[in-house]
Amino acid sequence: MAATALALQATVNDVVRGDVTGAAVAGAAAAATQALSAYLLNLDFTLTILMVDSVGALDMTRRINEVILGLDGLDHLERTEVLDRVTVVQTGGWNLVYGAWTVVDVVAGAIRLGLTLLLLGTVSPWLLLLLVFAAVPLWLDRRGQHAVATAETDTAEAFRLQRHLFNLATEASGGKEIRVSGAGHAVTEAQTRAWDEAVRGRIRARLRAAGYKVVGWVLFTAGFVGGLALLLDRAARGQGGVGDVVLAVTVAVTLRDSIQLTVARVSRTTGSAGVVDAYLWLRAYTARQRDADAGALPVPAALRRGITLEGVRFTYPGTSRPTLDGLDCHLPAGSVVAVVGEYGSGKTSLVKLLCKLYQPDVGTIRIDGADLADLATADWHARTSAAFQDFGRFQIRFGQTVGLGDVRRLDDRDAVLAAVRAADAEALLQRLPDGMDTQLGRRFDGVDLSEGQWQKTALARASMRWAPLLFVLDEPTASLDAPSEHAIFERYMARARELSTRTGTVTVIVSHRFSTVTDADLILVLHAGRVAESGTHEELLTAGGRYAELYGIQAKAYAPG
Ligand SMILES: Nc1ncnc2c1ncn2[C@@H]1O[C@H](COP(=O)(O)OP(=O)(O)OP(=O)(O)O)[C@@H](O)[C@H]1O
Repeated sequence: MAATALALQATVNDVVRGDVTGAAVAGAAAAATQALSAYLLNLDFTLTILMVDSVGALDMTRRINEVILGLDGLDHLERTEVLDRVTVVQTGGWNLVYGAWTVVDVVAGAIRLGLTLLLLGTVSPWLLLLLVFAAVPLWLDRRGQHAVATAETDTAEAFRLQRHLFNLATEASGGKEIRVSGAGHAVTEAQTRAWDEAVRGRIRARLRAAGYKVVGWVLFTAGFVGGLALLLDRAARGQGGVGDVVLAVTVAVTLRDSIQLTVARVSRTTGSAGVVDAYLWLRAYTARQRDADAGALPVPAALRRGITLEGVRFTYPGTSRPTLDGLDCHLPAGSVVAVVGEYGSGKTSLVKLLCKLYQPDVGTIRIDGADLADLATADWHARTSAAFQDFGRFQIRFGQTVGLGDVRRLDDRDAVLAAVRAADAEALLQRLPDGMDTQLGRRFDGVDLSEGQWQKTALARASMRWAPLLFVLDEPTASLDAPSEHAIFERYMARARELSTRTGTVTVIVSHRFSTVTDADLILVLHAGRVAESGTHEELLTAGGRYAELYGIQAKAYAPG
């Protein structure tokens, strides 16, 4: 830009002097520098896109996933302060890199601006005042961008709700029920409301930012017009050559462009700063978690006494009523413990606490006397196996979806086969066209499984660990038929006995069906978040309390004829 302006000045001065050759050479130089500048701009653009794709999409996306997965428990993912940041960084991999690259662009822009001002100063120092007029739009634009970033964080929740409702209506799993129940219209309305709420806040902030921008540019234009008047006045009074006027006008016009470019780049950097902030916040948050784990006690190699819960109270993040309240019980090492109770009595919450996916608000969970809160979470997870009611459907190869239960043995075919056997899933494996290598899930052109078959894969996954200290089965047969249920319970009782002699494993089975847990060593009957009764099947029947009553009702309901 500077070279073009100087070449144009020389061209005009040569024309005025009548030096045709000089004017032609200077004109050609002006054209060449202009072309070079356009080419470099294009190259900059291409390089930016290439880098954003390779670094942003591949590397940063992986890092963001690692940060989110680095959060050990589930409670973080239910806290809005964490979720809001996760929403911001989720698709922000490219933005982070783009932001970093724009910093380089901003520096280049600043150099360009410095040169521009130097050239203007050579014509008249008064023209340097244009810099003040140019700084105003920069400052106002920053304010606008800040308002936009705040609005984006404030409306992140409404935005998430809108996305959730959209997925609910468009994905096959939720779509079925919505179509049959005719709730499509209501879901669309709710989605529109959420969308309106999210967008209204953002639009308001963007309008405000646009207003700031307009004010900034009007002020700059006023300054520019003043500068032009000054130049024309000087030329009229014979204080400068025509070449000077051409140089100053060219430079002043590009000053507007180069400031506009710098403002745009600075705003882009500020926009990315929101993503960078959220990413760094999440990194610091996970690092704090890890630090807390660093001084943790080791997890015992085997259980001798068992797991004891003392006065445990637990409230889900974002709710006010405790789900578990005053829960006391002892799960002896090597035992099979059944947890029964009505819907919502807190059975799943109890096992989630045992798996250290959440921490109690009050009270202690002791593992052979040591507070579970003092044990390293990752180490405790490494010694825990669990199949949950809302099991994952990992649409990868069958062998991998099972092997994930113990990542170190992911490719150990014998271990995977043993887990498949433990979950009574051999028949399923035999039916798969490519055996262990069968791709699961229709979305990836693979085999789709029935609900019961998915549950068996989840059970097999939970059976991968060789020596867990805690083995949790939360409604392991909810999607299975009666013969499969019976076969599975027999296998799991045998497995529990085997694990019990190996590492004193505590096996916890959550079940609605009382008849399936009669052989358990201990049955805990949960009611409203606490243990209402406990004992063996016979003891509880003899006691004639809640268990006996519910068992009687179920036995009658399932009795033939
Ligand atoms: N993530 C969560 N956030 C807030 N509340 C929750 C959450 N999960 C469960 N709850 C609430 O905690 C209570 C106990 O739920 P929990 O799933 O532990 O019961 P449950 O006995 O396992 O029920 P079910 O037999 O239906 O599986 C319920 O009132 C439920 O609404």
